[in-house]
Amino acid sequence: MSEVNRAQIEEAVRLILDAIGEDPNREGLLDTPKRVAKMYEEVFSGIHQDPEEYFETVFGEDHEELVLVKDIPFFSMCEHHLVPFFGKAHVAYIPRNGKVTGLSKLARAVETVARRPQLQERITATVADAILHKLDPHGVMVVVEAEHMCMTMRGVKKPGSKTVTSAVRGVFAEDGNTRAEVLSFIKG
Ligand SMILES: Nc1nc2c(ncn2[C@@H]2O[C@H](COP(=O)(O)OP(=O)(O)OP(=O)(O)O)[C@@H](O)[C@H]2O)c(=O)[nH]1
Ligand SMILES: [Zn+2]
Repeated sequence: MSEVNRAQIEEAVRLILDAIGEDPNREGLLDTPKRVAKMYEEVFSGIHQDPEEYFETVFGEDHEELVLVKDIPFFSMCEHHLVPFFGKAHVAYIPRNGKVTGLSKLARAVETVARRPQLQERITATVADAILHKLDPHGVMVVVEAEHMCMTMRGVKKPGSKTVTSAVRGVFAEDGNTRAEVLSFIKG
């Protein structure tokens, strides 16, 4: 069940439209509060979801080598301005004790965590820690690159600038060569 109060969002959007000097009752804006409420329900659907649940899916596969899913597209909303930031996430881990998860689960975790009012750093760390906690791998590394609309369409106005964040755990934190291997695959 959705935890989003659509009626409350609709009321708030009507207030905002009024506050910016618009007429919420003009034809083009009549359904806007409803549309925004529906959109918020979708883009914030990750608030009450736990990314760790995806990693209940494990295959007892004896693979203790690198697994990397790269170029996972994501869209999120910056918690400071509630405007989008979006880009790609790259998720790598080295399984331990046969705990190999489904590849799609790595992308699902990114999507769930992105669908909240967010900071890029928090998306990066939350995905890494969910994997670390549930799969207990030799290591996990998450790299996120994104463009923030709050830095492009307003404020400092630097279109094209990209923010890169990483979270490294376990062997990736300890060993520069292992980290470099992942970075070369991400670039390649
Ligand atoms: N660390 C971090 N900062 C972010 C993220 N998204 C947006 N920001 C920054 O949050 C900051 C908010 O700064 P404030 O000074 O409180 O707000 P502001 O006056 O709107 O700031 P400007 O964007 O500089 O105009 C800005 O520097 C944004 O670039 C993010 O994911 N991570
Ligand atoms: Zn912002």
